[in-house]
Amino acid sequence: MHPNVKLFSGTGSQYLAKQIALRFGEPLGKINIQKFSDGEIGVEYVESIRGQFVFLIQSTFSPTDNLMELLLMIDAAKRASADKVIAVIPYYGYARQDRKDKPRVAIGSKLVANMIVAAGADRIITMDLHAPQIQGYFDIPVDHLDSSAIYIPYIEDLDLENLTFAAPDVGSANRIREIASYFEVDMVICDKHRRRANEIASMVVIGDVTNRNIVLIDDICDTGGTLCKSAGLLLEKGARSVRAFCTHPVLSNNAYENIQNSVLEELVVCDTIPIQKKVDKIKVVSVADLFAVAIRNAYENKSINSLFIRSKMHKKNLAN
Ligand SMILES: Nc1ncnc2c1ncn2[C@@H]1O[C@H](COP(=O)(O)O)[C@@H](O)[C@H]1O
Ligand SMILES: O=P(O)(O)OC[C@H]1O[C@H](OP(=O)(O)OP(=O)(O)O)[C@H](O)[C@@H]1O
Ligand SMILES: [Mg+2]
Ligand SMILES: [Mg+2]
Repeated sequence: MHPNVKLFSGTGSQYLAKQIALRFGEPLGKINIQKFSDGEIGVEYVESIRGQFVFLIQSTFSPTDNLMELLLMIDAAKRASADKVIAVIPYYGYARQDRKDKPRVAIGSKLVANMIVAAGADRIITMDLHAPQIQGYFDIPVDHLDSSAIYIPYIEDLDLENLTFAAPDVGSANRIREIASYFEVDMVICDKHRRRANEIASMVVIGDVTNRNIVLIDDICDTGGTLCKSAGLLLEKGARSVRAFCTHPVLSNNAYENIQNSVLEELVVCDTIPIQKKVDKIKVVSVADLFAVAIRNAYENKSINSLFIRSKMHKKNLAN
């Protein structure tokens, strides 16, 4: 059905990759990925990929073996004469090291981009990078997908009165601006300050939340500290309810318990990283359709503009 296209999955993204392949309409290609006795990784394509468009699906969450696997898969594909190698990275790890915010630190996200390009990738397809400017760390095309296309219908179905969007930190302020404008509702921002990694030194709410049903939007939920703290604060300031939509469920340490015991009504996350535990408050929505379309459009050399909220806004304006 798609001549010259092969999809392969790394071990970190197998479930999602199967769903993407199903929607794309091609089975996953065969690849052997093995761990040697000393912990090093080896990859080997079990079928020919000569002259093919090869899509390699792998989120690069911790452990770094996931990244190493992806690098080896790219290198092996190049050496096996693939025509184009496209790294499909639903969650791009190391993104929070996005700038030199103190002396003598690395810019990890630039380093990782250098490694992926040096390995031989021709294009990247990813979603909700921690900072959109990370696209510029790659000197190859980046299709940067936006998960709002997935959770907008979910929020529409909730049909909340007094709906207000909230950014749990300044990094999410731009994320919520377009969504609030799509729903034609207000937005508020929490100003979060960190002195040390994984700790929140202070947070204040900017804007009125009295009697509002709040939807928090964030890119990553790691320890859950940012979402739990902002939800508590918003309720304290008079919000009626608080729920959260967050793309990447990193969910380290006691995050599952923190979310379950928080004041959040629910946390809706995407399947860019596999969930480790089932808890009532955490719901998962799939990005598989969106990635399948992005892969098809990359292969057919078509625009991915229709996948974005601005395209939904355009349609809505035409309807009015
Ligand atoms: N993977 C990480 N987990 C926690 N904290 C991280 C990680 N990578 C980098 N960091 C820290 O985040 C700050 C930047 O935080 P901002 O709120 O964006 O200023 C950086 O200094 C790292 O220490
Ligand atoms: O679940 P947690 O452990 O709290 O971590 C997740 C939060 O950390 C990151 O923000 P960051 O602190 O980098 O701020 P920024 O978005 O303003 O850059 C990320 O965007 C989340 O908001
Ligand atoms: Mg940050
Ligand atoms: Mg943030």
